[in-house]
Amino acid sequence: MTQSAAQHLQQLYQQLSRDIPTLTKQLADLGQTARNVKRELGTDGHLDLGTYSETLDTFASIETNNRQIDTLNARAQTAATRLAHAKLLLPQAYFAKINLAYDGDDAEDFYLGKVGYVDAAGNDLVYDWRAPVAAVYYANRNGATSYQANGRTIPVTVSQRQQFVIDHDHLEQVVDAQAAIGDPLLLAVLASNRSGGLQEITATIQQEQNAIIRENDHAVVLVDGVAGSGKTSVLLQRVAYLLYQHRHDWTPADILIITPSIAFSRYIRGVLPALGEAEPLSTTYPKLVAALGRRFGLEITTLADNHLPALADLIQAPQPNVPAGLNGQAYAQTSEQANFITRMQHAWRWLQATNQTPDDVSQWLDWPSLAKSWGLPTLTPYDQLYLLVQITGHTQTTTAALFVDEAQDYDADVWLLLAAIFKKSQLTIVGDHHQRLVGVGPKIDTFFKANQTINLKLRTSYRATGAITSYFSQFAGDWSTAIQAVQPLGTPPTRLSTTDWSALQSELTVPARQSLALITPTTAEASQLAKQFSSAHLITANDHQTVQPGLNILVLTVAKGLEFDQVIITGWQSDFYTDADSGQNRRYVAASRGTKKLTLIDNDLL
Ligand SMILES: Nc1ncnc2c1ncn2[C@@H]1O[C@H](COP(=O)(O)OP(=O)(O)OP(=O)(O)O)[C@@H](O)[C@H]1O
Repeated sequence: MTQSAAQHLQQLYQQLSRDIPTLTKQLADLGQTARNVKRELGTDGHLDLGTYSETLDTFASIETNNRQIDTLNARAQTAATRLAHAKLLLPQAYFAKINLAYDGDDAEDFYLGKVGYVDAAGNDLVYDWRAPVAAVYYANRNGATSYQANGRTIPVTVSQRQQFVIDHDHLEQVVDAQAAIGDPLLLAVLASNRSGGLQEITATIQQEQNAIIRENDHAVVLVDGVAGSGKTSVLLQRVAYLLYQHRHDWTPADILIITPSIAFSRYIRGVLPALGEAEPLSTTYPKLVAALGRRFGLEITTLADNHLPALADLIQAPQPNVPAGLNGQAYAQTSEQANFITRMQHAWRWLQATNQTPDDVSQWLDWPSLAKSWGLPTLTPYDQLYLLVQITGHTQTTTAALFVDEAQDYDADVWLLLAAIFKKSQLTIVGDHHQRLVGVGPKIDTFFKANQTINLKLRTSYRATGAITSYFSQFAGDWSTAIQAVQPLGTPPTRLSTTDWSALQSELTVPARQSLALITPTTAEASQLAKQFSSAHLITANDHQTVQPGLNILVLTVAKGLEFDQVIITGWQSDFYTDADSGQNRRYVAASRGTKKLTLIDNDLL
C-alpha cells in the first residue's frame, strides 16, 4: 500500500523530533571523549625517545592518538551538520516532491528541502534544493529529461511534481505542479505582509530565476531585471547555491556582497541564515575602497572628482620618460615602445625580485608630476589606489565570489576598479538600467571580457498587485510594455492633488503587522516629517535597522531595493519627479516599492 503524503510527513517529522535530542547527546558525548583523549595525551605527552624501538613506539602512539582525534572530529562534524539540518527542517521538512525514474529503474520519490537530511545509515530522506537532481524540479520539466551532475548529463523521466505547504507535522496543502493553474503557492507567498527584512524564496523559485541561480558557465553573470523581478532574492539564493557547490573549498568569508547602504544590508540580513548558511560579508563600495586604500597606505575619504576612466586610457599609452620617484633601471626593463602600465608592471616585478619595493607605496611615485605629465589637475587618493592596483597587479584572492546589487547606480570608475581587483573571482552583478536616479550609467558588460560574461534578463515583476505593476510600468521607458505582472489586479493607485490632511490621515492608518512607507524626495523632508509623526520609524542610509511594521519614513534613495505593504509618495509633481532627465526613473523606482497599496501626493508635505 502506498503511504499517504500526510503519513510520510508524520514519519519524517517524528524522525527529526527524535534525532534532535539524540544528536545533541551524541555531540555532548563526543565532546567529552575528545576532552578525555586530550587529557590522556597531556599525561602521556612526554616523548620517550630512549632507544630506537621506544622512539618508534612513541611515534606510533602519537599517530594513533592523532587518528583518534581526526575520527572524533569527523564524527562531531557529521553530527553537528545533521543536528543543524534537523532543526532547520523541523518547521517545514520539505516543500516539494519529484517522482522520477533513472534509466531502467523503478520510479522513486525525491523530497526537496531548504537543506538536505540523511538518516544515521546515510540514506537521503530530504534532498537539498541545490542538489543537482533538484534542477529538474525548478526547470519545470516533465517526462523524459536530464540534469547535470559532476559534468555529466543524467537522463531521467519525471512523472510527478508536487508542492507542499507544511507547518511542522501538519500538511496544510498539496498542489500538483503540473495540473495547477498559475502558481497558487507563489501567489499565496506574494500576498503575505512585508513588515521586516527580505525573505528566502526557495520553495517558489521560478524557471527564469533558477537559470540565474544555477548559472555555472560564466565567470561574470550580469542580470538586468525589472522592478520587483526578484533580483536581490535571486542574488541571495545564488550565494547559497554557490556555497553549496563549493562546500568543500569555500566558507561564507569567501563571499562579499556590495550593497547600496547599511540599511539595505540590514534588509537582506537573515535570508542566508534561514537557508542554513552563515551571514556572508557585506559592505558598501565606499567602505570597500577605504579599506583597500588603507592596505596601500592611502586615506580615501571621497570618490568624488576622480579620473579613473581617463586613467584607464592613459595607462595604455607609451610614456617614454621615467615617472618621477621610480628607479630608472626598473623602468628600463621593458622597451620604450611598451605602454605605461606594462612597463610599470614589469618595473614592479623587478623591484620585488631585487628586494627594492618601497616601504610606503603611497609615497613611492611623485603623484603631482605624474598628474602633470598626463595633463590632469591632480591624482586623488582614489586615483592613486587605481594606479597602484594596476601596477602591482593586486587582486582580492580572499573573495571567491563577489555580488553587486543595484548595479545601475555605479559609474565607470567602480567597474574599472572592481574588474581589476576581482578578476579572479566569480562575479554576479544585478541591477535595472531604468532604476538609476541621477544621470546615465555606463554599459556594464563593456568592462568585462565578452567570452566570460553572460547577460540575463528578468521581465516578470512579482512584488506588487497588477494595478500597481501596470502603473509603475508606464515609467519604465523601453521596458514599459515588456513588464509582466503575476499578482491579481488589486486596488488602483490613489492620487491626492492637494494636501488634504483628513484624506491623508486615513491613508496613514495601516493594518496591524503591515508596513507603510512615506517616501520623500529629500532627506531633509524625511527627517522633518519623522518629527511630526512621533510613532514613525525614520530609516536613513546608515541605519542599522530596516523596514518595521507601522509607519516608516524615508527618502527615495534609501527606499531603493526595499518594499512595503503600502506606500505614500510625497511631491509627485515636484521638480524631483518631473525632472526631464531622471523624473521618469524616479517615479518608476518610487511607485514600485508598494506591494498592495500606492498613494501619490502631488505636493511636498512641508
Ligand atoms: N520566486 C519567487 N517566489 C516568491 N517571492 C518572490 C519570488 N521572486 C520574487 N519574489 C518576491 O518579490 C519581491 C521582490 O523581490 P526583490 O526585492 O528580490 O526584487 P528586485 O528585482 O530586487 O526588486 P527592485 O529592483 O525593485 O528593488 C520580494 O518580496 C520577493 O520575496
